[in-house]
Amino acid sequence: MLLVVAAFIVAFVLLLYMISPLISPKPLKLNGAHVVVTGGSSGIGKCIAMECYKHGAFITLVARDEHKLVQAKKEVEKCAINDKQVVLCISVDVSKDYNQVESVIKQAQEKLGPVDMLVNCAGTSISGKFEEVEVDRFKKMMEVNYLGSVYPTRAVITTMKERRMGRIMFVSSQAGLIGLFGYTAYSPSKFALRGLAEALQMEMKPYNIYVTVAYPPDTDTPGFAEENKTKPLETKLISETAGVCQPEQVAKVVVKDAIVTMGLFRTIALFYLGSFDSIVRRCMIQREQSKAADKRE
Ligand SMILES: NC(=O)C1=CN([C@@H]2O[C@H](COP(=O)(O)OP(=O)(O)OC[C@H]3O[C@@H](n4cnc5c(N)ncnc54)[C@H](OP(=O)(O)O)[C@@H]3O)[C@@H](O)[C@H]2O)C=CC1
Ligand SMILES: CCCCCCCCCCCCCCCC(=O)[C@@H](N)CO
Repeated sequence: MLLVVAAFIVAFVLLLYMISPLISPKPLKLNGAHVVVTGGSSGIGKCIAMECYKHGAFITLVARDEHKLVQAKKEVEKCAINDKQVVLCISVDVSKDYNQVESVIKQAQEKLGPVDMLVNCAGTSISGKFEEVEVDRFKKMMEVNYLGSVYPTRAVITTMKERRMGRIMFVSSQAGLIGLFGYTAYSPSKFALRGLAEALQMEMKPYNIYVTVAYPPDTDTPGFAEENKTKPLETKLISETAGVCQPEQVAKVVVKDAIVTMGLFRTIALFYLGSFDSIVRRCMIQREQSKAADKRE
């Protein structure tokens, strides 16, 4: 009996997998696309920018430190595949003032055209025992990792909706899937991104905008080295069971997921969220019809 059920589940999953290309969106062509990468001056973000540049994209790097931005720009430029490509640097704190973020995104769009893909990678981590982490760090984590992803997304979404195309990417963490010793301040800010991404995806699907979330493991970056300075032994031992990745490797997977694959889990979600999506679509069509009718009157 159990075997029959198992076989049925396997067959179902295989079927979903086979038809997933039919119901996935068309892959995004990075050649000539404008990609904004927050946190693009270091670590994973810089590698994502380089990966996109290798596919012919135009890049806007967003971070605070101008010196690091200029250095990163040089590295990204080395990955060019044609002489038309441009790397633009913008220095701004993504977590402080929404109006400021909106205005720099506008500047970037004026220079390099509408944003085709936004990569929210700016972030920072802290590890430590709950009662030893300074209280204001809890707020800081939510500001940088969560609001620092909300603001750039808000700033690009209107144009994406108008153009009926776009990709939004959030960089969460394995610590955004499960809460681990030492991450009481960091994990919640990464869990929050998942809630944001899922709700946003349901709103954006009728506009042909796709949202992805990456959950990388420990990755060898300047940010990781910084975090290790205060990491409790327990956190170190737990993390070691999963190992450390290279940022280039993480960047490849993350970019591929955002532009091509919608993944098996996405396919399953497409089914079980299908009825919600059809409500959203119906409302959108109705709203547009009544808008058109108002105009005619
Ligand atoms: N490395 C790892 O082990 C893992 C990292 N991640 C996540 O990946 C992302 C990148 O991490 P990683 O590459 O290690 O980090 P790095 O510290 O190496 O790089 C962080 C980048 O974000 C920018 N940044 C930080 N705060 C702000 C801010 N307030 N406004 C604008 N830019 C900001 C930094 O530039 P500047 O300081 O000049 O502003 C820098 O470009 C983070 O969100 C992190 O949580 C997820 C899983 C594992
Ligand atoms: C389906 C559920 C999968 C869960 C796997 C659990 C593996 C345990 C090890 C986790 C290592 C900690 C990662 C944190 C990385 C991070 O975000 C910081 N390094 C940032 O600097």
